[in-house]
Amino acid sequence: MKAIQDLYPDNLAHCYGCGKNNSQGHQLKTYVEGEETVSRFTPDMKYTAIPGSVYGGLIASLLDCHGTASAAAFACIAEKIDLNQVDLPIRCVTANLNINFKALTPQGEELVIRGKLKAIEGRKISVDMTLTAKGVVCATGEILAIRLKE
Ligand SMILES: CCCCCCCCCC(=O)SCCNC(=O)CCNC(=O)[C@H](O)C(C)(C)COP(=O)(O)OP(=O)(O)OC[C@H]1O[C@@H](n2cnc3c(N)ncnc32)[C@H](O)[C@@H]1OP(=O)(O)O
Repeated sequence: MKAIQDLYPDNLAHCYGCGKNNSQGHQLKTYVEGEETVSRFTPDMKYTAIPGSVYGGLIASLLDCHGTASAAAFACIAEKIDLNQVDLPIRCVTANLNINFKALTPQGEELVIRGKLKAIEGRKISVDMTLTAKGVVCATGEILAIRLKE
């Protein structure tokens, strides 16, 4: 299956965090795995906070884009929309993002971000997220994504 972000139409694929058409961005890729969503990302050394640890703003960016992609995917699944179709028909933006930084995130490691659907209430989609490095939870987050009107 393709990454969720690779299903965004070309004219909506310039997001700094995840747009496939933004050559200077992070180009985060998120996949559906069972009942969860998963992204993997290894930060460049320039994203340094305390030496040896990853800058929190980057972590927020990863959770932001993981969350909106997950929200769109969970909404599609709830409506039995095929995620293999060329363009994703549901678009979500972030209304609220809460992050708890639990531990310093080590540099030089692959970060794994997982999302679980919390709730869908009308156009509001809430997703719980964790970010781990070497199996250690370094951050947790909750996003409220809003489905854009047609
Ligand atoms: C598009 C596809 C490509 C996606 C690219 C990846 C995106 C990557 C993630 C991002 O960085 S997105 C950029 C950051 N986000 C924004 O710039 C969003 C700015 N805010 C808006 O555009 C609007 O406020 C928004 C679309 C979120 C909502 O406006 P609407 O007029 O469509 O909805 P409305 O205000 O009627 O709210 C709908 C529901 O959401 C609730 N809501 C809206 N904003 C909220 C908020 N901030 N906190 C809590 N609830 C909120 C609101 O109370 C209401 O609840 P109820 O349905 O129960 O009445």
